Amino acid sequence: MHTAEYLDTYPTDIGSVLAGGYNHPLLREWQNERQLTKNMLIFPLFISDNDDEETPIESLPNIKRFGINKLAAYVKPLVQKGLRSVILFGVPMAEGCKDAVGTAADDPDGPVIQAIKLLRREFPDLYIICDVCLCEFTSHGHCGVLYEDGTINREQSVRRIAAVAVNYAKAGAHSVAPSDMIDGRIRDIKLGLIKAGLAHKTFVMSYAAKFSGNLYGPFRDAACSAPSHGDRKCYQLPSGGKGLARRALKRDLVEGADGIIVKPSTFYLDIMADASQIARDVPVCAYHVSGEYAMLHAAAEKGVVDLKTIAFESHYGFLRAGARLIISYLTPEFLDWLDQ
Ligand SMILES: NCC(=O)CCC(=O)O
Ligand SMILES: [Zn+2]
Ligand SMILES: [Zn+2]
Repeated sequence: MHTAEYLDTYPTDIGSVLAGGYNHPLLREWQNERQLTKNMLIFPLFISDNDDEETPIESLPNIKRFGINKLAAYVKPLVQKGLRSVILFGVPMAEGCKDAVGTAADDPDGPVIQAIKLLRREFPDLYIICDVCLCEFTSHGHCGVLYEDGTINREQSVRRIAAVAVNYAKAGAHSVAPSDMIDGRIRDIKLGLIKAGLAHKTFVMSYAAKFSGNLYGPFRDAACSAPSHGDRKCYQLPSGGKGLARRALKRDLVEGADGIIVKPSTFYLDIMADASQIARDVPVCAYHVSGEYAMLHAAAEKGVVDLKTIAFESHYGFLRAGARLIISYLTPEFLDWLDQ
């Protein structure tokens, strides 16, 4: 058949056959607007003040809590496989070390400061992010300093949170990531870093859109940080709060955030897409949180999904939605999978 006759038979359907665009494995990779790569993965590490600890966390499969003496041996093979960045969470376990203002958070002998120094020394190329929050370190388990009636004292909270962030940066953290969601902390942290002469070498990664919900349970087991009373609904966003998320993103950018985290991830892809527009000049990071990770594992154990396939599918969702970085408990697996 001549070309012209062919066109006569199918005058309008020339664009109807798409399969030629992805019938080969290489073509399927070409279809990714953004490729999942090792350099975009950030791995959470739980560091306890029990120096010799290495404890599996029951609700977080394959994830352990480490004491400072066990950390390097665990991290070394990951770095050898291409791990580029970690985010640290301190877990104070010692009796009586928690108080109303979270003094243990930036104790020079505490787990976070010790871990920053050790990781900087042992792995000079590893990029160290510190989650900054008080909830793991306060006796009441809330993310800030409280008034007597149990509500958040904003001024005192952000002052304390900024002091902790500056102390992490002084100890050598490359980046601080405040996860408290209390108004105004990005501004105070930036000012604190400027005063300390550290602003030019510290990346402020704001958990700008952090939603309150049911997906943080395993993390609270890992970090022993469940609030002793009440919940976090007065500072974390309500799950329907799309407008609030957009306002929080804009606010944190104005206050000087260098990067933005959307958390959780799977159920908040619209927020991630919004963030990649509103915060288009800074990297947007998806946090695939503990509950999401645990659900994938549970489904894989039941044979409902294949872990590797669902892991790629979920993380490609974040990239499609506009994320450039992903905090993921699946990082060790990805370091292997991305080599295959
Ligand atoms: N700032 C970290 C959390 O609050 C929870 C993360 C998780 O559930 O993995
Ligand atoms: Zn917190
Ligand atoms: Zn937190």
